[in-house]
Amino acid sequence: MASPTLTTPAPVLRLSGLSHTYTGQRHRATVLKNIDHDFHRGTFYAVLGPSGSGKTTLLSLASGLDAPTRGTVSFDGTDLTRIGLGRYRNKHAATIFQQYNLLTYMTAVQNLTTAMEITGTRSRDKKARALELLERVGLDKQQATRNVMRLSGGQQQRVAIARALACDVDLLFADEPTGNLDEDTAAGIIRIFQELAHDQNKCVIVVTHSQQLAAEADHTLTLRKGRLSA
Ligand SMILES: Nc1ncnc2c1ncn2[C@@H]1O[C@H](COP(=O)(O)OP(=O)(O)OP(=O)(O)O)[C@@H](O)[C@H]1O
Repeated sequence: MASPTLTTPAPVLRLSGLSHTYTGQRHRATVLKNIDHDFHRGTFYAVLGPSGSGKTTLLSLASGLDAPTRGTVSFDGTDLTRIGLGRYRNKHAATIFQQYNLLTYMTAVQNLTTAMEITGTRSRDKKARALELLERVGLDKQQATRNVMRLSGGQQQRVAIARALACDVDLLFADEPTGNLDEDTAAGIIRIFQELAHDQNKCVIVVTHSQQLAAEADHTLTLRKGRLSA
C-alpha cells in the first residue's frame, strides 16, 4: 500500500536572500545579511536579538514599510514589489508599531473604524466591533471614546493592538507590543496573539526583548550580526 505523501504547506511569507544596508553621507551599515526564512499561517513567532541587531528593520521590510536593498519578500508566493507595498500593507498585513502610530486627532474607536475602512474589513456595525475589541484589550467605553492623546502610554499601546485586531488580514506584525504593559495585561495580549494564530490561522510575528512573550511563542528566532537563526 502506498504511504500517504506529506506536503509542507506553502509559506504565507517568504524572505529570500534578504539584505538591508542603511546609507548615510559618511556612513554605511549593513544591518541584515542574506536572510532566508519561511513563515506559516497558524503560527506565532517571536524574534529576539540585542538592541540594534536589526529587529525593527526586519519587521519594516516584512510588513512592506520599506523595500530591502537586496533580496525579496513574498506574500503567498508573490513578490511584494508586484503586489505593491501600499496595497500589501492595506490588504494583507496589520502592524503594531513601537511608537503606536495612532491618528492623534481621533478617538480610539475612530482609529479602529478608520483602519477597518482602509483594509476593507466587513462588519455590520463597525463602531460596535471597535468597542468590543477595545474592551478585549482592557479599555472601557469611556476610554474608547476619548481622544487617544488623552490616554496613557499603555492605553495607547492597547489601542494600537486592538486596531491591528480589527483588520481581517493574514499577517500580524508587532514591534515590542507589551513594552508598556504590566505583567497581567501583557499576559492577556499574548493570549490574544496565540488565539489569532491557533484559532484564526493567522501568522503572527512579534519582535521583542520580552522572555515572557518569547516563552509563549510557537517558534523563537534570534537576530544577531545580521543573521536570523532558529
Ligand atoms: N533609518 C536609518 N538610517 C540609518 N541607520 C539606521 C536607520 N534605522 C536603523 N538604523 C540602524 O540600524 C541598526 C538596527 O536598527 P533596528 O532599529 O532595526 O534595531 P533593533 O534590533 O530593532 O533595536 P532595538 O531593540 O533597540 O529597538 C542600528 O544600528 C540602527 O542605528
